[in-house]
Amino acid sequence: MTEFAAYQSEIYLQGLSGVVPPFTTDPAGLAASARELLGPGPYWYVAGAAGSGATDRANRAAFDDWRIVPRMLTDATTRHLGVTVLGTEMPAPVLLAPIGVQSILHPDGELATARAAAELGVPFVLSTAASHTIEEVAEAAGDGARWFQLYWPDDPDVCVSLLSRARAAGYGVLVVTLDAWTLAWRPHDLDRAYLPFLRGVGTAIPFSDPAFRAGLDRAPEDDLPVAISRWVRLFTGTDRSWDRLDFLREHWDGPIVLKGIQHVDDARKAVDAGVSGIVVSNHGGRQVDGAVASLDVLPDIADAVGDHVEVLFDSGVRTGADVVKALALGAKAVLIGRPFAYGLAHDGQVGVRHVLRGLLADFDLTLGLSGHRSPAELSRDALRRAGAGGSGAW
Ligand SMILES: Cc1cc2nc3c(=O)[nH]c(=O)nc-3n(C[C@H](O)[C@H](O)[C@H](O)COP(=O)(O)O)c2cc1C
Ligand SMILES: O=C(O)C(=O)c1ccccc1
Repeated sequence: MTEFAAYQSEIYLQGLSGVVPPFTTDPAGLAASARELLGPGPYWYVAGAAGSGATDRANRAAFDDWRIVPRMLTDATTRHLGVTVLGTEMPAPVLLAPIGVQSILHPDGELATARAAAELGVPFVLSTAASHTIEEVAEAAGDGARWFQLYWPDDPDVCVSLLSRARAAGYGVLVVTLDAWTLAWRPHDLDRAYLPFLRGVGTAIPFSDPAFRAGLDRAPEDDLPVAISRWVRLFTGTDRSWDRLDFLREHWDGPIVLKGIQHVDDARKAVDAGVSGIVVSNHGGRQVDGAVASLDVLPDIADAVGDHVEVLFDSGVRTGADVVKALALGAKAVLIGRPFAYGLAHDGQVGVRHVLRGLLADFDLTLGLSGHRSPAELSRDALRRAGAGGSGAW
């Protein structure tokens, strides 16, 4: 038995003394009980998607389109889940995705998430739209691995300042999100006129930034509307193009990952631009309604870029089987979004930890029971299309 699978026996053994898990281990039940706990504004902000929700549904349907074909007697009782991605060692091929404004889910917000991630050794990605500053979250994370996600601001001084703060605070990898330079049409939020950062929530990072503050006549605390509108202007600005990636490279001496890649040609452009990694992602279906499922574009993108960049994946990962499928289709590691946000809503650090341990245990067991000893052993041979005849890969 490996480390993560032990959570299963821990739960059953505790049951003998009447102790049950803090909340459900079922992914659908998790969202449902988060809905009970959170008001409609925060719940739908997390659960909601762009437009009709077609992309969000497609993300899930794409996982259902693949089936794992288990192999027997492969000596998979002992497994090693660890991988190293861009210099970051992780105990399993899983990271926590950048999720903004976490204080709408729990008062400790990103501090709780960073602590839970550090307890398990799982890297987390801090959003530019966090509710706590870069430095506060780094302190909460201690020795835990951390990456910084950049919403690329349309002001070079602010951009450089954010990058240097993140580097100084020990964030090892820069994740530049490309698919959310403005927010999509999101009916659930529009119907409630719910947008936290227009109330100043999720602005801790720019508002604590000396370069951002230097561009204001009055401090954000003294004139919130002006500070917010300046941040919205920078956030939705135009200073971004494939050519401008050079600028980020000049000011960030670690690996750079581009998040939100969905087209094979963009993946090739990322290679040409000299970045170190990509996240194949459609932002959890929150941006382009009717977009292709993230999993459906993964195999072609992985083939196109080969070993030139690390390929990460997110959007729709809910179970251990989903992690197996994404890795088999070419991802080196996956990012988890909404599930850990629901864990945070349930019980802060304890809640994130429970969700993560559950997902990792499920992955560990599914990997082993399907006949694999490590993520590296997964290939497309492990899968076949639902409904396809025979036992061949495709
Ligand atoms: C509430 C919420 C806030 C998010 N905020 C950010 C963000 O600030 N930066 C970012 O790059 N992605 C953000 N994302 C997208 C996630 O990083 C990730 O791509 C997505 O949640 C993955 O899909 P999943 O939720 O289906 O796992 C957010 C997602 C959610 C649900
Ligand atoms: O809601 C999102 O998907 C997101 O990326 C975001 C953007 C700005 C602030 C908070 C979250």
